Amino acid sequence: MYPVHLNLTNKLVVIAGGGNVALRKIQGLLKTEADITVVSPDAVLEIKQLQAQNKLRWISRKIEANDYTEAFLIVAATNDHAVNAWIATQAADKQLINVADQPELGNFIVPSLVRRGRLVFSVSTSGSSPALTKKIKRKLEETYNEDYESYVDFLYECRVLIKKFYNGQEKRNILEELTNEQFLHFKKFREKFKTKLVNDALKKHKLNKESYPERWREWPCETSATSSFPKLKRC
Ligand SMILES: C[C@@]1(CC(=O)O)c2cc3[nH]c(cc4nc(cc5[nH]c(cc(n2)[C@H]1CCC(=O)O)[C@@](C)(CC(=O)O)[C@@H]5CCC(=O)O)C(CC(=O)O)=C4CCC(=O)O)c(CCC(=O)O)c3CC(=O)O
Ligand SMILES: NC(=O)C1=CN([C@@H]2O[C@H](COP(=O)(O)OP(=O)(O)OC[C@H]3O[C@@H](n4cnc5c(N)ncnc54)[C@H](O)[C@@H]3O)[C@@H](O)[C@H]2O)C=CC1
Repeated sequence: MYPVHLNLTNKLVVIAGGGNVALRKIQGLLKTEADITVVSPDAVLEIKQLQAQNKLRWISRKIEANDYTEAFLIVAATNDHAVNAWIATQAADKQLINVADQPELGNFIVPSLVRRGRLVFSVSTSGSSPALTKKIKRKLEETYNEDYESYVDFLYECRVLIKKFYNGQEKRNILEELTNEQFLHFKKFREKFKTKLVNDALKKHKLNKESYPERWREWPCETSATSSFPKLKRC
């Protein structure tokens, strides 16, 4: 298995089946910008509500092969094992297909996800125990709280600057320092660090604040560009 994070923006996704398993896959897919079609004679209330909210298209009948010829990704989640197996035989080699009850007939399986903004944990037991997968997910949710969301955003913003204005050992040192847990817990350290990065970049490249890209201008800049990075002890 080769884990990847797919960008499904505007991609056609077809789900056969409208039960709770289909619903769970749909809930994951709704976090993307995929174009979702559900084909199933019946569907659980939540799927009907999503259709009413225009979040997906529900076609109320049995699945047919031409429902998914154009699909980028297919989920076979009916309660009929023969139908799920047949869907897999009709899919083209280049299509992504998940078979919920017979994973070996498809070409991908769905992991359990913990999202903290840009930080994403993807858990799988390669089909051995979805129950264990769920348990590990709960542990990760407890260990990595919501603070990680803004922390990883901060890391991203710093990284954009660092990649542009620093290199070599200095660059590596700064990137390493950013993983210090005090940045996770204390937001004031983040602001100080960003300020220092901006000021040093301005100085280094002889730029003034006005010639700086718009989105960096709002960062608080110290008047003195000579102050050093906040000194932090390693955790
Ligand atoms: C192979 C895979 C294919 C795929 O679906 O992609 C698959 C297959 C099967 N699941 C079955 C059962 C259960 N699945 C869950 C839950 C989840 N299953 C998910 C993924 C996967 N399930 C893929 C492998 C993931 C991995 O590698 O670990 C999760 C992670 C993601 C999601 O579905 O969105 C989601 C966690 C949601 C969360 O994050 O909370 C629970 C628990 C519950 O429902 O509470 C049970 C009952 C307990 C148990 O059986 O362990 C059965 C037997 C069906 C039957 O008995 O009829 C099969 C078929 C088989 O094993 O052959
Ligand atoms: N991968 C996973 O995470 C899990 C997979 N499963 C498997 O997933 C499958 C679905 O489970 P549930 O959602 O609980 O079943 P369910 O019985 O609640 O729903 C099945 C749905 O399939 C639809 N359906 C039946 N025949 C169809 C056809 N020919 N074309 C289109 N739709 C059709 C039904 O109308 C219904 O909406 C089962 O095979 C089950 O063994 C079960 C638990 C977890």
